[in-house]
Amino acid sequence: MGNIYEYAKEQYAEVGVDVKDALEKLRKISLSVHCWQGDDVGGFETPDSQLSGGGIQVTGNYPGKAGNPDELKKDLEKMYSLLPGKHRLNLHAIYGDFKGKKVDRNEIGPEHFKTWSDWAGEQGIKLDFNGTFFSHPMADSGFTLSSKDEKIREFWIEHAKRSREITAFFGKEQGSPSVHNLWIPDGAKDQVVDRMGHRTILKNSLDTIYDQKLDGRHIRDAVECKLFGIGSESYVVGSHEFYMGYALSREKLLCLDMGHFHPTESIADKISAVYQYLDEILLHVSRPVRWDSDHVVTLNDDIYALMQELVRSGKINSTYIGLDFFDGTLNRIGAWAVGARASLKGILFALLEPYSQLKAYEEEGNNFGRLALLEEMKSKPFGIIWDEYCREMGTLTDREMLSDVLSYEKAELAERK
Ligand SMILES: C[C@H](O)[C@H](O)[C@@H](O)C(=O)CO
Ligand SMILES: [Mn+2]
Repeated sequence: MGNIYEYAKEQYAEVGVDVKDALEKLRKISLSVHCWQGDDVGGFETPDSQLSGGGIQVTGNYPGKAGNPDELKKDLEKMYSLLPGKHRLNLHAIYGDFKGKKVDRNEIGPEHFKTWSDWAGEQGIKLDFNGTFFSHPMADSGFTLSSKDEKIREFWIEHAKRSREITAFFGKEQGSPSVHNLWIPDGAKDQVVDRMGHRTILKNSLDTIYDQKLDGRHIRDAVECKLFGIGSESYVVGSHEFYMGYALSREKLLCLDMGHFHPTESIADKISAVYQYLDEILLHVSRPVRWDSDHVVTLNDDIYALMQELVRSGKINSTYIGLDFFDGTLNRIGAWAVGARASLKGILFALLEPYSQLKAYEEEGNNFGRLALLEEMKSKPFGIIWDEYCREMGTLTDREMLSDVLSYEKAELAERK
């Protein structure tokens, strides 16, 4: 390997790129890996909890999904062992350790997440959190925080407040901020005439939630917009304009999910726009296929563009990079590993770009030089650098990972009902 790696490094050095420096930068980047790929967004409120309601959907029934916190932790440990670097965990409120008791969403507290926090401390993993505003009878009308029914609204406001308290608890325990992301499914299949009414109610509900001041050393608040969902095709209350305005006026993080815009719209181009006004943002790295389908992330053009934009803009370190995909049709640990590794590869590819040279060509008006160098970079020996990085970080190469995941399936997942 030594010689091939040396050759690869020289290939990059020839265009002014220092591979060691790029790997050093990559080592410091943590993805916030979502827990919900492990069980198709079911959660542990009841033994048979399943994702339901509008705005979000999962397909597939591949055997071996995690059915309780212990199984999920085991799968997470396996998945983290396949990722080079140290990464965070993003939990949802439905994943509490409820110990077989019925705990409704307006009753959850840090006590239900203590075993997660202890486990994360042992593993050296930092936690992020999300309130869960779906898969619940109180969300059946299609409206939660923007509902005109005061009882429904109050229920979800209480849930959000408690979710933020759990987030702050994580932040305190881990000694650095935990990100609380808020996504609600609110919207409607068909035309809504009082669009203004629901948005005004949502704004007021959010203001009530964030009125509760929590220590900024422990929590960061993010709000996630969406264009449309299955079952909310005609109207989504928390649209891009709504949350962009909210984040700007209330100093919140804006969460940009790759699947939450028009299919031809890329969030890569939004980075340099929103960073003119915001200090930090949250991303949900996903792969929409024709709709917000949350396919497993692969190293496709959208990922190249997004990561290039983060690196080129100098904002890679102020951006919380969360993952958000869930596919129940394949080995779930493999899905996690492929998606997270593809995201890291995208970042590495961007870090290996001769940006100053490209920028110089651009400023000189040498558009041919810019185009030719961008094309040249696509066939540099990137895979050799990636493999070496995996080895240096004590994990497996892509080739080795495949059989390792299948062995875990045989040894562990096949035993599950
Ligand atoms: C489970 C997540 O909270 C959810 O995917 C949300 O982030 C989203 O993107 C809904 O479409
Ligand atoms: Mn999302």
